[in-house]
Amino acid sequence: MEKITNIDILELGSPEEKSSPWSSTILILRLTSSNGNVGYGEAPTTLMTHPVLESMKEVSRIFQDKDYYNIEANNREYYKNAFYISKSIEETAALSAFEIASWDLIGKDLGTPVYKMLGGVFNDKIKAYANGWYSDCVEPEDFVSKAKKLVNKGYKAFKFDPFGNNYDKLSTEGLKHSVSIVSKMREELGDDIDLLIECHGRFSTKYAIMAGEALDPYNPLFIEEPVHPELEFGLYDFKKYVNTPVALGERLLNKEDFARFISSGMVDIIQPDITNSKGILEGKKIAAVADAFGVPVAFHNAFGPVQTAATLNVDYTIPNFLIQESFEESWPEWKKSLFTGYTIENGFFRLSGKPGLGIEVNEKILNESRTEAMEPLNPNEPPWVVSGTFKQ
Ligand SMILES: O=C(O)C(=O)C[C@H](O)[C@H](O)CO
Ligand SMILES: [Mg+2]
Repeated sequence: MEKITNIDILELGSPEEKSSPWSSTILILRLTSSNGNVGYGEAPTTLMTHPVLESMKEVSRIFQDKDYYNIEANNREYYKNAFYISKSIEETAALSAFEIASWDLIGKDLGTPVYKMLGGVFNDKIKAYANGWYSDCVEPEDFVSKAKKLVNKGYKAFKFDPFGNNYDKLSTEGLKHSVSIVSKMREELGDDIDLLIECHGRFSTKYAIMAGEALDPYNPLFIEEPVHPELEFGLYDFKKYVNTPVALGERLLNKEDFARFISSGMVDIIQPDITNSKGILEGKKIAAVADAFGVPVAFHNAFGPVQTAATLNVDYTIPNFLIQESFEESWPEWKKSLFTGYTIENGFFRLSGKPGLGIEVNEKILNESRTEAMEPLNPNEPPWVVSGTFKQ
């Protein structure tokens, strides 16, 4: 039996760099096996880097010396001890990192990529959509000029939040301005480019409906988190008035959460986050629940390269794959050079096919990027926006 002999929790980042605050730090987990192999996992941040890091220390107490092949048993062991995990994203995020790193170790032991252990290749060209590309964009022309640069690099889908600093409510001016941005994007980029509208769960229901109705004519691929996450019933009203498919899921923590939203018809496209919802195998199960209802999957992916690699390994294997989020174009240099192993070319992801997650770490960059800082808290904009956009 192989077991986990060494556990390293590494906080990386450059909080001083101008990147979207929530992704200015990442948490990398490094597990070392009794046979000397090393597996990597990742846990998300967003103004919770240190709480997640502390939760990872708790998970270490369960996983130390465990047989990492026992994915289900090890996850259940932590679940049984973590009394609040069903409502605690810090705990699910911490556990996700260990589950992902376990799969990396198993693949490296067996000399096979993770996706080959999850059902093999169903999709080997993974269509990406760009997010994070619109920092400092306020006027329609700002969005169009930045998007056109990525169209020239082959991207065919763009997610963006056109709502400035509107929150809870949407002013008449705010509605007009967001429509001007989306209409300009549609006019300038044409009908073959997918526009994905991000609301960041910022609206109360009535205002979300106003936004959704006004943007329907521009045929978005989906509208994401239109209402505050607690306003689940508001989604029923929203869907009565808005045709654009509703997407959500980055803040759901397990397959049961997704089963509730899907079976009640509150969502049209799900966006689970492998690092928020207990890892790779749970991600595969969540996709299966969605598949049972004909609901497509567009995994949320807003943090670092280990998350991207883990997510791609699930994307490869699911029949109901829709599209994959990518922040790679807006990453700071340290994050881009941290790992190699997957490519994103001409708007499509492709894995290396190497064992485990298929990535190799640049130890030099890893060591140079160590930090103990918390993400910056900017009094002028919340940490979840793309920097420089929370303006009117
Ligand atoms: O990528 C997305 O869909 C986002 O909503 C970006 C968020 O700011 C990020 O996920 C916050 O953790
Ligand atoms: Mg989002």
